[in-house]
Amino acid sequence: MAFLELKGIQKAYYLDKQAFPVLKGIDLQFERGEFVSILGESGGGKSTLMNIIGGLDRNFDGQVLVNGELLDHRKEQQLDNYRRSMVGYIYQSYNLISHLTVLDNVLVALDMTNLNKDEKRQRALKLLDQVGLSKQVHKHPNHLSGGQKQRVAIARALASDPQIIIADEPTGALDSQNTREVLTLLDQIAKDGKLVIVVTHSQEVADHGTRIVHLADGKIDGDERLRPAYALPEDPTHIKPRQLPAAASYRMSFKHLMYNFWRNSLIMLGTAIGIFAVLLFSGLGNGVNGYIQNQINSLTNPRSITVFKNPTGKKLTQDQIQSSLMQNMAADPQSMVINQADLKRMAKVTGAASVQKGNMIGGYRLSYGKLQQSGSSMTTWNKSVTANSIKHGHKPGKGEVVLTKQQAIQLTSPKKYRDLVGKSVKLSFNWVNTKGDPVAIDGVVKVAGLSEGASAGTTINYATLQHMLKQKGADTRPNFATVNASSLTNVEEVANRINNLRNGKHERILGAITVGSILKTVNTYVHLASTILAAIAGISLLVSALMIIVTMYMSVSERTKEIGILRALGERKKDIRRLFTSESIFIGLFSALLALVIVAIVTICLNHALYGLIKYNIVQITASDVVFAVVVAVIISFIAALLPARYAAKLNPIDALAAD
Ligand SMILES: Nc1ncnc2c1ncn2[C@@H]1O[C@H](COP(=O)(O)OP(=O)(O)OP(=O)(O)O)[C@@H](O)[C@H]1O
Repeated sequence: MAFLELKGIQKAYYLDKQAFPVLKGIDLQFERGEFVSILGESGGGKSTLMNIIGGLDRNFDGQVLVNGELLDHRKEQQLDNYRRSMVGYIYQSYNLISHLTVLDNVLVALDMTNLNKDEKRQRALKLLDQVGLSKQVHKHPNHLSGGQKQRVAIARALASDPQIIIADEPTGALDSQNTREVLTLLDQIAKDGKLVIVVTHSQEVADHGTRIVHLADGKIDGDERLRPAYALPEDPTHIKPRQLPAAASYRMSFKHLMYNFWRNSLIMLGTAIGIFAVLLFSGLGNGVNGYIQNQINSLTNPRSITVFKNPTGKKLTQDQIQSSLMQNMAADPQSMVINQADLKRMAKVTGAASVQKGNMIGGYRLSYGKLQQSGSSMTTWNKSVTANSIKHGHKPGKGEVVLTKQQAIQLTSPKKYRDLVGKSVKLSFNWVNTKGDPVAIDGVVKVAGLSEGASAGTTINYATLQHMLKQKGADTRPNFATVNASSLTNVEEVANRINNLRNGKHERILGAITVGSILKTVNTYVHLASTILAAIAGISLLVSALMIIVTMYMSVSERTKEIGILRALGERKKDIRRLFTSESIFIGLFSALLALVIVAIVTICLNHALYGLIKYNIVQITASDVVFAVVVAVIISFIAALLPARYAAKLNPIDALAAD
C-alpha cells in the first residue's frame, strides 16, 4: 500500500460550458522519503495536479488515497483537516504574510497544533535557525532577500510537521547560490522521511531528487527513479493538529490592525466622530432637559395648583383665568372670595394632598423714605413659591415681605438695592369689608428678601396680612388657594377635577392654574429637539457603518492572497470569517473608546465654558449612554463586517492564492 496514491485523476476547466481537459487520467503512487520532481511543458497541468494532491481543489474526478484511505474531496471539512495535518506548501513567490514578522509567519502554522505557547515559539525559532534565519526572526518579509523569504516559507511549511511537502517552482525566483541552498534543505526534508513533491521546469532541480515524473498533454509520459527513496526514520513527531482557536484569529486581527496603524486610526477617528455625535447629542438632551426642569422646579413648586374663583361659570383656559384675574379683583373683589365649602370640596378632590388658603392684593403702594413704588400683585407666601426664587434674604416671616429686585431698585438705587433687605417699608392698599364697602389698609413691614428672575414675585407673610386686615375690620376670607397634588404625575388630573367642580346650577365654580402645563410644553419641544439630534447622530452612525463596510471590503481585496495562504495552511471558512469580523469589532471598540475620550474632553470644556453663565452642567452623559455607545459600536461594526467577511470566507483558495 502506497503512502499517497492517485487513481484516475481527471480535471477539466470550463469556459462557457465548453470543457478544456487538463488532466486526462493520472495514476501515481508516492512514498515517504521520496523527493519527486514533476516536469512538463508550461500549461501542462502541473500546478493543477499539485492543487489536487495538496487538497486545495475539490472539483475533479478520480481518487486520492492517503495510507490507503480515500480522501473525500467533496467534503470541505475533510480537505481542511487534510491540509492542516498532512500538507506543507512552498510557493515560487514565497507567499509570506507581509504584516506579520518572520517568527509570526511560522507561528501561524503552529497555531493549528496542540503545542503550548512556549513549545510553539521554541519550535518556530528552531526551524528558523535550521534554515539559517535566527537573526532575522523579528523582521517583516519586505526586509528580506528572495532566498531568505523562501527559507521562511520552508520553515513555515515544516512547522506543523506535515508528511507531504509540496513545492511549486520553489527556486524559480532564486539565483544559483540560493537555489542550491533551498535544494539542500528540500533534500534534507526528504531524508527526514517526508514526501517532497516539487514542480519544476529546471532539469538541475529535477536531477537533485530521487524520482522524476514527466507530464505531457494531461498524462504521465515518464516516471524515472534516479535513486532509491530515503529510509524512513522512526516517527518522532508528537505534534497533533487541531482547529484554529478563536484567540489566534483575534491576535492576528489585532496585529493587522496595528500594522496599518495610521490608516486604521483615520477610520477609527471617522467612526468615533459618529459615536461621539450620538453621545454628545444624548448628553446635551439630558442636560437641557435637566436644566429646564431644574429652572422651573427651583422657582416654583411643580406639584402646586393655584386655584381662583371662576365667576363666569363656564369652562376657561389657564390663560383666560389668568388674564381676567386682575380685572375681577378690582371690579368685584367679593366675587373672588373662596368660601369654606369651596375649600372643603378642593380638599376632597382625588389626588389633592393639601389645600392652603391665600390672599392676593390686586394693587398696592410701597414707600421707603421719600421714594414710592406701585405694584399690581402681591400674594401671601404659599406652597407654589419656593425659597430658591429669593436671591437675597429669606422667605417672609412674621411682619415681613419679599419684594422683587426691580421694586427694591425703585425704592433705593440700582447700586444700593440690596441694602433694602432688613429695612422697613410702608405698605398701603385698598380692600373691602364683608359688606363690600372699601377699606384702606396700611402698615409697616420689614423686607425679608428680594426675588429675582422670570418668576420673581412679591409675597407677604400670611398671618401678617390677616392681622392687617382684621385690624381695619376688612374681609379676611381667602381669594385664592394653593392645592398640592399628591405626585408630579397627577397634577393635570387634579387641576381638571378642580375645574370640573360645579354648583347647584351646574356652573363651574373654580379655575386652576398649573406650572406642569408649562413644563409639558417645554418638554415636548426638548423631546422634539432630542429626536431630531438623535436622527442626525443616527445618520452619522450609518455613515460610520458604511465606512467600516468599505474598509473591510478593501481589506479583503488587499488580503486575498493571505486568505489563500491561510486556507492552504488548513484554516476553515469560519476562521477566515472570524479574522475579518474580529478586526471590525476591534475597530468598533477602539472607535468607541476614542469617542469616549473626545466626548469627555468636549463635555468638560463645554460645561466649564457654560457653567459661569447658567450655573448648570449642560452636557450630562450617563453611564448607560457610555454602555450604549460601546455596545452599539461593537454591534454596528460586527454587522458591517458580516458581508465582507462572508465574501472572504467564500473565496476559492486556489483563486485567492493566484491573486496579485
Ligand atoms: N482557473 C482556471 N480556469 C481556466 N483554465 C485554467 C485555470 N487554471 C489553469 N487553467 C488552464 O489549465 C492549464 C494547466 O494549467 P496549470 O497551471 O496547471 O499548468 P502548469 O503546468 O502548472 O503551467 P506552468 O508550468 O506554466 O505553471 C492551462 O492551460 C491553464 O490555462
